Amino acid sequence: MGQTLFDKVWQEHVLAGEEGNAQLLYIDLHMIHEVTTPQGFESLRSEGRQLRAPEKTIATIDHNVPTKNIFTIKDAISRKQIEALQRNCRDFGVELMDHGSEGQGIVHMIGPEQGATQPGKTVVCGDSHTATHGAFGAIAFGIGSSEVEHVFATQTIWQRKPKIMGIKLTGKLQAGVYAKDIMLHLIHTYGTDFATGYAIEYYGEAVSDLSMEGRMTLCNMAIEFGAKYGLVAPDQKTFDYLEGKPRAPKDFKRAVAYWKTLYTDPDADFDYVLEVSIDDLAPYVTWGTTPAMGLPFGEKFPQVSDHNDQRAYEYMDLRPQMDATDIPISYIFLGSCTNSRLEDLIEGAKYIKGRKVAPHISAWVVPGSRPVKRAAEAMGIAQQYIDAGFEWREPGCSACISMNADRVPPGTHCASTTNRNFEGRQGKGSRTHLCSPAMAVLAAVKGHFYDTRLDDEEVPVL
Ligand SMILES: CC(C)[C@H](C(=O)O)[C@@H](O)C(=O)O
Ligand code: SF4
Repeated sequence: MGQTLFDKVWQEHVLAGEEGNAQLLYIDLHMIHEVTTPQGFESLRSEGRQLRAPEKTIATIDHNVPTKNIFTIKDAISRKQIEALQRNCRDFGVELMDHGSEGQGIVHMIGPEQGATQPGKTVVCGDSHTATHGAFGAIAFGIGSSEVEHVFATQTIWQRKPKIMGIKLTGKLQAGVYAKDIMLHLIHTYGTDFATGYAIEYYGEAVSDLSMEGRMTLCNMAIEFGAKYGLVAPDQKTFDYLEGKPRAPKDFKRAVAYWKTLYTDPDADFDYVLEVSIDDLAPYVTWGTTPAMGLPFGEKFPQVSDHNDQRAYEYMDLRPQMDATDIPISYIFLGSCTNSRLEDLIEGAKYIKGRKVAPHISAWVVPGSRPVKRAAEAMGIAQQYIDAGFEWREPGCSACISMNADRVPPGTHCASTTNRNFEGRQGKGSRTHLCSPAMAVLAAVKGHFYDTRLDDEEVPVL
């Protein structure tokens, strides 16, 4: 019988142990950031050990950094974590995309950008959204702080092989509908724990049609669907994306020949298959406090069906039978490892059409990395945002998570391109509405949520 993509990559990396139990896997790439590494480095130091493979480790500083006045870090813990990573990278010989450097960005942006994330690799990071790297046909997953230490010391990790779920996406996205909407639709329809215990392989014509950026969004939000891994088999788009990147293989042709073997064999079986047509998919906006509490644009918010709904409505200060256009948004956050790649910023900018951010709205664009920021500036995209009244920021996790100075004020409704919307996620009392970059930008210029499929307003002659 044939093998799945996941089986093939897994098999290549098993060093010990039997299937069914935990197995020891070799790790090809260890991405690290300042939040989940101080403990691991400290243990190594106290035991007088070195990193097993510093050249397979890449560091960045992302969660704690402000995205304005970036060197003024008021919070003592943030400062300590940043300084610790800087010192640790120096002491242990790890390449660091340092604070303020040209390579800096959110950890899940860096791997692909550097060409370090590659098909067939095992990639780990002390961060749940590591699944993002699976978009390249890698087995990529988040690990805990003690596992970070294990990888530091041994370049291996114990893992039990998950079950594999195939999610086949058929059809074509309408204009104004994006990979983000696919994930919000899946999570809304099947629930936040649907894929628990599985690795997801996304496939089908709709997946092939997506750019690498779109595929990364799918894999990123596999986490909010309950899975720990999301994968897409590599294809020509993957190879084209990686070619010429700083850490891409030197013998690129040979690498591609191997990468072309990384797909699920036609006679392989998934443990579960979900087939979804995206032909009629509408853009989504969440109204509540889990990513499943979302709706296709135009539908009314549901009746209260349990205590969780009740609590979500109270926290969000919304009511059943309202719709997305009724949400009194006053913040827009375009950022995060889900949706702040160049394509996201380009797509969002298309919805500005010479208009201005509504007067009651504060709108932020936080590029996921400095390379993205520079590229958007060179293309004139940044200027379009600035001219429209958006704040154009430096890269980082920013208001995706309230670990830095960037926060959504209490009680404020924020249209956010992130992946998590639980209570307080963007700051104490913040109210998050997950959506695509296009939806967020359109909301900024309209002053309220608006259907991204219908925005046919003429470009004003300036
Ligand atoms: C801080 C970090 C460990 C955390 C994660 O693991 O995901 C963060 O990135 C998040 O998105 O909540
Ligand atoms: S951008 Fe948000 S989801 Fe992504 S790593 Fe940072 S805090 Fe986590």
